[in-house]
Amino acid sequence: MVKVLVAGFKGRMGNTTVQMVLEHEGFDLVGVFDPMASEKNLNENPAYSQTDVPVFTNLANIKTDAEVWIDFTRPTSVFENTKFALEHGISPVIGTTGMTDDQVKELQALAKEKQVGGLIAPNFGISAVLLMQFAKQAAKYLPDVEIIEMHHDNKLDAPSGTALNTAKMIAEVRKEHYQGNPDEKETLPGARGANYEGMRIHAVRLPGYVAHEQVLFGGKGEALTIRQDSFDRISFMSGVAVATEKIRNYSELMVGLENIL
Ligand SMILES: NC(=O)c1ccc[n+]([C@@H]2O[C@H](COP(=O)([O-])OP(=O)(O)OC[C@H]3O[C@@H](n4cnc5c(N)ncnc54)[C@H](O)[C@@H]3O)[C@@H](O)[C@H]2O)c1
Ligand SMILES: O=C(O)C1=N[C@H](C(=O)O)CCC1
Repeated sequence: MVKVLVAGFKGRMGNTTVQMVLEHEGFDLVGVFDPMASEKNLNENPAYSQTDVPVFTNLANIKTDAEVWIDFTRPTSVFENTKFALEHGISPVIGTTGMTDDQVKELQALAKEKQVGGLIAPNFGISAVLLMQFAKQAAKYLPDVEIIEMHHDNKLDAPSGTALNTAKMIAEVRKEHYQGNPDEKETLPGARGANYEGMRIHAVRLPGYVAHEQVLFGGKGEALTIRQDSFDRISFMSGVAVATEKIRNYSELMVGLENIL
């Protein structure tokens, strides 16, 4: 049994993850963490009345024998949480988006020093992992590309981790270049979206949406659109489960679910 702690358990993803961990026969939920919690044990929640799991509300007070730390928290807390996990020999499985490249590099160095395996996955959905792979492949032949990501209107970071990661993967095979008319002027600032090495990224926030992305490629007289949709947060759970099962077999901190599939 893999002993698991879920950080951010009061949130949308954390709550879905707790259910997945409890239902999974190979996982043992040994702790949950969220500063917003008022209960001391998960069994105080009527939905989990038979489940004896300690609730932590402060990072400094966490005492646990967890082997895997699943994190769906906030862009402002994920770095400290991941550092805590690595320093305590707990393998982090990180879904929280919004870390800077420098933060990721620092955590990768720490994981190497401690010889602890971990994964940061901007998206645990297989449709999104495939979209990123296909987009990288397509960009070799169609280098003019724009990304549109669409999410629910409670999302804190923009662009989404998935959109930024898509752009980074495309940038590995595409020479940086300007797209659009060199004389174009934004008559409304921001109209052309964010700019990653010449690729434009547009972030849509609307109620009713969960997580969706389109990558649009344009060529002479033709176009290609690749799209993925997560209609439900259950779409991320098989990826989280695979990472939780496998991550202790590694001794480095990787970025992208594809590294362990
Ligand atoms: N990688 C993926 O596949 C994937 C999928 C969905 C969401 N996400 C990301 O997961 C994160 C959470 O999304 P959400 O919709 O569940 O958000 P949410 O706001 O519903 O939940 C976040 C929870 O984290 C808690 N929290 C805040 N600070 C904390 C801390 N220091 N330690 C522990 N918990 C803390 C909050 O109280 C809240 O309950 C976001 O960054 C989102 O982009 C990633
Ligand atoms: O709901 C969110 O927030 C999501 N965030 C991730 C991102 O930023 O890419 C993945 C999809 C859901």
